[in-house]
Amino acid sequence: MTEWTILGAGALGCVMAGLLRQRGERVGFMLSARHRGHFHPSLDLITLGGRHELIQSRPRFPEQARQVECLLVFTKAYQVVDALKGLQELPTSTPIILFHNGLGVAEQVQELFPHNPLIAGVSSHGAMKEGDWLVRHTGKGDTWLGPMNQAANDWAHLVKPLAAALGHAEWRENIKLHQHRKLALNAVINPLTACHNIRNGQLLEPRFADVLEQLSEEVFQVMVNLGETESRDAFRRRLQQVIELTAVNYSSMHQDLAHGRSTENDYITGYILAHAGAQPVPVSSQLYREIKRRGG
Ligand SMILES: NC(=O)C1=CN([C@@H]2O[C@H](COP(=O)(O)OP(=O)(O)OC[C@H]3O[C@@H](n4cnc5c(N)ncnc54)[C@H](OP(=O)(O)O)[C@@H]3O)[C@@H](O)[C@H]2O)C=CC1
Ligand SMILES: CC(C)(CO)C(=O)C(=O)O
Repeated sequence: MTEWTILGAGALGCVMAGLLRQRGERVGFMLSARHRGHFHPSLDLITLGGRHELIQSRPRFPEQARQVECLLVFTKAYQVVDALKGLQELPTSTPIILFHNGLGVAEQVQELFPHNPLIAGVSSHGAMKEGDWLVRHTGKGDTWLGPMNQAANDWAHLVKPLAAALGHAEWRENIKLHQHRKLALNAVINPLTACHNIRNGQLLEPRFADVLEQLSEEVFQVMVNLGETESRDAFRRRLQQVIELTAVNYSSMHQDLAHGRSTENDYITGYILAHAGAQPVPVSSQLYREIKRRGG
């Protein structure tokens, strides 16, 4: 049985580790330097039903990279490259699966690890950190995996154990489509909620109707430029659905900005700006600058 090594023991990484362990999978964490020499408690996973489950996993540090069989990366987009730079001893046969929001990182990872199977993961599970090694699974979602290079094509079988643990996981040759669809949602919800300091559901208040309409159209047009075929109506329906489903949540960008952390702005709105071509994207540009101005 393959051991899953989780790089990024944050909210989503810990929930995924917990779900895998609950199905009897072997799981280890690749920890950052700040954990070195520290005793840490067992991971406490609060399930969707509110039960506390203690999860045992094996801690590892970068000098053990040679032993990693399959690497699941759950750091923020802006942390991925630095975190992976410490793992140069990773065997070239080890698949690397990237789960961050936003786009533009995989190309850099491909340069760092040109021979490793590189896989993109898109997941709509929800996770929240409630304390040190205490995480809550806040929403069950779908998970899609797909190849980012030729070597990854032999690894489609990974979705079987993932599906058993997560409730759903499917392999898609055209993973870009899922990445673009997730990015389009994030590029509307995240910067608007972060800049206006509101919960996702508040985007449906009449005062945000115009800006929501304009930003959705900008993002939709960039997706068209990128070759996506989803209709305007289908995109609007999907957006409305996610806003309603996550109405009481603060988006990840809102939370990052509110806590003075870096945000994934460069990989979400920045990606929209970088792929707008000649199409004007005034709302995205303004939100991008505003988030930068506030330190995100
Ligand atoms: N939370 C959610 O519900 C969802 C999140 N996502 C996406 O998943 C990604 C992760 O999100 P989330 O879990 O919320 O983020 P967190 O900030 O909670 O987790 C990221 C973790 O990465 C760790 N990390 C950073 N640098 C390194 C390093 N060099 N070596 C080892 N570990 C490192 C951090 O550990 P340390 O504290 O030790 O620095 C941190 O715990 C993001 O891209 C997010 O947008 C996608 C869907 C849902
Ligand atoms: C879908 C959404 C916007 C839910 O909040 C999200 O993925 C995020 O906050 O990053």
